[in-house]
Amino acid sequence: MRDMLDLTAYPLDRPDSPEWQALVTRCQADLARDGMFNLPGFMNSDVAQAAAQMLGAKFESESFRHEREHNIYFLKSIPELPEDHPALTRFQTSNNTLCEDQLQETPMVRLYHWAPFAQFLAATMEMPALFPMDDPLSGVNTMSYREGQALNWHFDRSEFTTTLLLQAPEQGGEFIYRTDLRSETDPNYEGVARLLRGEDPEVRSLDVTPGTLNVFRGKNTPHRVGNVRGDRARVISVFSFYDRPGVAFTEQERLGFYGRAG
Ligand SMILES: O=C(O)CCC(=O)C(=O)O
Ligand SMILES: [Fe+2]
Repeated sequence: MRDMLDLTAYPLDRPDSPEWQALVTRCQADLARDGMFNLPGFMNSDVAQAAAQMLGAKFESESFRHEREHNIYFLKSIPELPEDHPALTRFQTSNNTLCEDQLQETPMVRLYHWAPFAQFLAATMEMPALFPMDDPLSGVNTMSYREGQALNWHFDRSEFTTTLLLQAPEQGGEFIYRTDLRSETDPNYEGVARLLRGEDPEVRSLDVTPGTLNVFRGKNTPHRVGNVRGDRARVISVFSFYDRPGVAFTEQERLGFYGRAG
C-alpha cells in the first residue's frame, strides 16, 4: 500500500500505534464539528490522476450513463407535502459510472478490500466494524463528470459517504453543502425550499485536490456537485461499507442503478 497511500501521514497500517489513534481522534473531532473530514494526499496524487487517465477509454466505451431527474429526497413524493411544494423542485443529474467489475486491478479496488481501510473508517465513525460489500458491481464505483454534467442537490440515504477524488476539472465540480439543514425530528421543508431557491446564506463550497479522502455525513446535510467546465472531467470514486459482511444489492436494484445486473 505504501506505493499508493501516504502511510507516513496516515498510518492506517499501524492500528496499535499512538499515531493511528491520534489520527482517528482528529477525524472524529472534524466529523463532530463539520460533519466531514478530509485527508489531503491520502492517495498519492500522481497515482490517483494516473488511475483517472487510465480509465478514460473505459468511460468512453463501457460506462453507464447515469442521467436522471430527481428531487432532493430521491423520492417520488412526500406524503405530507403537496406535489407542487418548492421543497420538491426537480433537478437534473448526469454522470458516467464504472462499477467494481470494471475497476479490477485499480488502486481503488485494492484499497477497498484492504482490511485496515475499513477498520480505520469504522473507528472514525465510532462503529464496532465496517465491511466491504459482497456484490459484483456496487462496492466501489467511479464517476466521471464532463463539462455540463453534475450531481444535483440530495440528502444521502446512508449515514456516511466515503469518496476519493482522482481528477479535478479545470473549473467547477466543487462540493457544495449546507450543514444540518434538517434533523431526525424536523424536516424543515421551508428551509429546504429556501435552499433550492438559492437563498440560503449558510451554503458552503469545498474544492478538493486529487488523492483526498473525504468522509461525509450527508443524511441531514444536503449537498451537490457544481457543474463541471473545461476539457478535463471530474473523476471520483465512491466506496460503500456496511456494519455487517456479505451485503449485496438485488439484481433489480443493480438494474436500476447501473442498467445491468452483472
Ligand atoms: O461526488 C461527490 O463529491 C459526492 C458524491 C455524493 O454525494 C454521493 O455519492 O452521495
Ligand atoms: Fe451524496
